[in-house]
Amino acid sequence: MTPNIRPLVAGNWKMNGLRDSLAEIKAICEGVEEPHFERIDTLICPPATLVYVATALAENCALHIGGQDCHSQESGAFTGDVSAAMLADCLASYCIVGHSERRTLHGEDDLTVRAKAEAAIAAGLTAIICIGETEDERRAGKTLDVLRSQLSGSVPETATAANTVIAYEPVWAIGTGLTPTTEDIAAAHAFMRQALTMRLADEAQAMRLLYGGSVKPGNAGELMAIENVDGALVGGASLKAEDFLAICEAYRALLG
Ligand SMILES: O=C[C@H](O)COP(=O)(O)O
Repeated sequence: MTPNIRPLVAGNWKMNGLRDSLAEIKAICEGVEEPHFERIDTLICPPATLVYVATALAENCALHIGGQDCHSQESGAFTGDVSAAMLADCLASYCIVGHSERRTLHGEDDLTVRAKAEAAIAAGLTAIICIGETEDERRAGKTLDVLRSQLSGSVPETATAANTVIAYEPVWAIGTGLTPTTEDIAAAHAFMRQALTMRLADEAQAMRLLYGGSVKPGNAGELMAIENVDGALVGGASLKAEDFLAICEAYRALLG
């Protein structure tokens, strides 16, 4: 964690969740209302089909709701896509862009991710820009080169600490139960802070840098304690309120 940066625990439901999953949103809302969570921001990004009803459910609680992706244009002939303006219209407050599953399965490059981040920011959302190396890149010792290149290509000039969050997600750690060593995460996050500072100066000092990839209730405390790790982007363990709240609790315990 970084002193004076408010942590964010974010859940990415990916393509999971039907209407009955709204019970989990309700339970998370009730959980995060506990006064001891007031020093942590919490967010769930459900599938687009649930965003509108989820924001209605979360209207009177501290839980934020976000999208998992957005198009770079505000509207138009883009069948199947959802714009940042539409997410904002549904009262979402965040949008993930550049998740490795979008980069890999939908061929999104840094330019596309940057355009999506710009669109999210322009719509008044906070963009969560995902970056991270593949297993091959890690083995080749290229992790920091990949992070440098993805940060430089994906983060727009308009990024500020208020409108942008960076999520470091090693691709090989996603959904595998594997995580980098604490030393490797610390090195990656220190590198990101430094690289962002060269471009964004003071804004980078206050920007939240999340770690994502096999975060669970059992390892959340250890991960959050790492310098420059200002929260988590959680996949599988965010689907159940009990697990998500246990991760929030691990983080809260560190804050005292
Ligand atoms: O966006 C979330 C990440 O892809 C992490 O997923 P995971 O927690 O299931 O490994």
